[in-house]
Amino acid sequence: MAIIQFPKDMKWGTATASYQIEGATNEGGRGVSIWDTFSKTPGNVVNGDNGDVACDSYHRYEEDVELMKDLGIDVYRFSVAWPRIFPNGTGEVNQEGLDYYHRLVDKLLENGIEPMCTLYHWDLPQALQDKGGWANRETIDAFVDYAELMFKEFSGKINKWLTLNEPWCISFLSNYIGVHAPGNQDLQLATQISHHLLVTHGKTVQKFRELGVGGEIGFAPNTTWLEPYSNRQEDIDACNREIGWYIEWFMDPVFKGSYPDFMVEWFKKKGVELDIQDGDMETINQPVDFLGINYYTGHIARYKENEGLLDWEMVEMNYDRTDIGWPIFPEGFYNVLMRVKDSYGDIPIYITENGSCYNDEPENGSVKDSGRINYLQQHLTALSRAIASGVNVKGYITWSLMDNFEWAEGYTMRFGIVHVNYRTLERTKKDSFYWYKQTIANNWFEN
Ligand SMILES: CCOCCOc1ccc(-c2cn(C[C@@H]3NC[C@@H](O)[C@H]3O)nn2)cc1
Repeated sequence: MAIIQFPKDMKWGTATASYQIEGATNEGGRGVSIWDTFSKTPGNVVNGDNGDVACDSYHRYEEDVELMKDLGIDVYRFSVAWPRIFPNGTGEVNQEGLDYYHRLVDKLLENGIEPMCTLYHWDLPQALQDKGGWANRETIDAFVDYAELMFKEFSGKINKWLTLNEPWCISFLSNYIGVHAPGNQDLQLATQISHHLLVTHGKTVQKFRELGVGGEIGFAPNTTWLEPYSNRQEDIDACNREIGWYIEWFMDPVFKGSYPDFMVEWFKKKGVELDIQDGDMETINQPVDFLGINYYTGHIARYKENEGLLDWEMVEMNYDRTDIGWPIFPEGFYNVLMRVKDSYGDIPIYITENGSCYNDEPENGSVKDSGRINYLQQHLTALSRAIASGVNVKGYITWSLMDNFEWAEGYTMRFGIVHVNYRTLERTKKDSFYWYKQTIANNWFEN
């Protein structure tokens, strides 16, 4: 057994997102989002699930903050539903929407919990999608106007901001693979959207600096790791293409001011022509105060000609998998963090999402989710190794506080350390809640 110890100033937290937990989609003046539309289109979400009720956190946020208080977290990462603030994406501001987030933030602050606000976690106002959504450059300025309002409105209350959650999911998963809203399957469209998202991020950071409202700002790319099946260069290159698609495609423009050449060339071979306007790359390349890293899983992979977009295939190595089928691959977490450190230097990092899907149900009032505890132990051990290797990690925020709407999987996949009964909305602390609470209190755990 070993004691895994964390730095004395380590911050611990939990994460959620508006569409996944709030419910009340027709209340408080909220406008329609693309996930309302997508989830209510037959075939898009398992069991036809949608976010109309979800965890009902719009009404139960005080109970949720009590759970966080009991947990002893330092920071709570949540997202704001843009359609609650601008029901039509632009124009008239919905005061009821602002009021809801003031209630939530005030409750957090009263309980000594720091709010970390994600401005965009996928619930684009449908009215903007009707005008092209992220494919339309006008959406960039609409977002900056929304962000400006939020910066001014919550100045002094919120001091940690994230512009975008998982731009790879917003662009490629949602517009090329097509399993998330709005469900396009067009590589050119998706790649151009990824560029518009990066310009959006840069313009928002510029606005944040210009306003001088105080606090810090970053963004939260999702990451993955592919370990080459052999030391053949073709296997190494194939793995680097997939990693590059998640990491370098989004982090190089922000930290280096240019796209990775090897990915630009690959996309060009696939017929993609990016429309980059004068000044775009300089706009994207704004210094950020911290980087969010989301990590869940990785694979062993090898080159396979004409396989998928990037010519690789997964090699089945009989890894244990979580209930959503993702391999448990903590070494990938370490490797991602070392890759980021080696590529981008000493940028302060918050792990803004890391967690696992286990669908254990309550029995006699408790939920024995030993799989989730094991996942947390393995990944926090990998995180501790990365910190010992010099990665500048400031905090760890687990996904998720509670079971919630897991996008195309609906309510069938549970990522929470708190169980939610979707019929009664009763919350039940899982064994992992108590394990995480003790780890936070100690700032160490025994592996
Ligand atoms: C047919 C091919 O299908 C490919 C599916 O490909 C993916 C990739 C990645 C994901 C994914 C889901 N999550 C968890 C969320 N992160 C943000 C938060 O809202 C969590 O709910 N992270 N990545 C899903 C699907």
